[in-house]
Amino acid sequence: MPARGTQGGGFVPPRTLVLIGPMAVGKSAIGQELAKSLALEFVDTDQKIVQKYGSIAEIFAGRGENFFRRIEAKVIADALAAGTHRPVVMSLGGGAVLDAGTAQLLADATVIHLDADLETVRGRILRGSGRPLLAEDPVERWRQLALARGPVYRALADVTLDVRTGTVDVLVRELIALLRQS
Ligand SMILES: Nc1ncnc2c1ncn2[C@@H]1O[C@H](COP(=O)(O)OP(=O)(O)O)[C@@H](O)[C@H]1O
Ligand SMILES: O=C(O)C1=C[C@@H](OP(=O)(O)O)[C@@H](O)[C@H](O)C1
Ligand SMILES: [Mg+2]
Repeated sequence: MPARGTQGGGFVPPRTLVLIGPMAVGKSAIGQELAKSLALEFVDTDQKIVQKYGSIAEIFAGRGENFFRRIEAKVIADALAAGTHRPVVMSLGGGAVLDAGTAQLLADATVIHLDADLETVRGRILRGSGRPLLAEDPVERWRQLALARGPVYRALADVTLDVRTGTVDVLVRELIALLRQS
């Protein structure tokens, strides 16, 4: 096993790498490992929100989804601005790209779309995950949201990674190979 930070083989991305895609496809898990492999800082924007405001379920219940979307857009804008001088790896929440301002800011980043299907995520979302939008009928909700948001993910993507099969480590290696070619 290579030492941490050496698996990228010296690859230095020219721009911040931003992972997008539906809920539970692995944005947070793959983003974290990608950052380690490339020895870059990792920012999970949902984690930043939770650190400041409490759990996402509590925010949705107490302040509503619109409030969550506002702070989400602000956290992402701040993190992208901080990454201007030195690229970072950022994992967004699945609905973040629906914000027009966020979508516009992503033009300055390399956007990685993690593409999966219902079978990939079924077990993960049925286990229950604290995602308020999947609180009721998670499989059907996931299917509807993934379908509705698919065109937005595809339009923003610079690179698409099929995450239907493979461990996180294997997918990170595949992704670095794709990024080198892009
Ligand atoms: N390729 C994978 N193989 C196995 N488990 C995975 C894989 N990618 C993600 N997971 C697991 O699935 C769950 C959801 O992943 P997560 O990274 O939180 O998704 P997202 O951030 O896209 O919602 C986590 O428990 C994570 O460890
Ligand atoms: O798709 C969405 O609207 C959401 C996705 C979640 O993040 P993950 O995609 O990391 O699960 C989280 O931001 C919130 O529950 C809303
Ligand atoms: Mg996540």
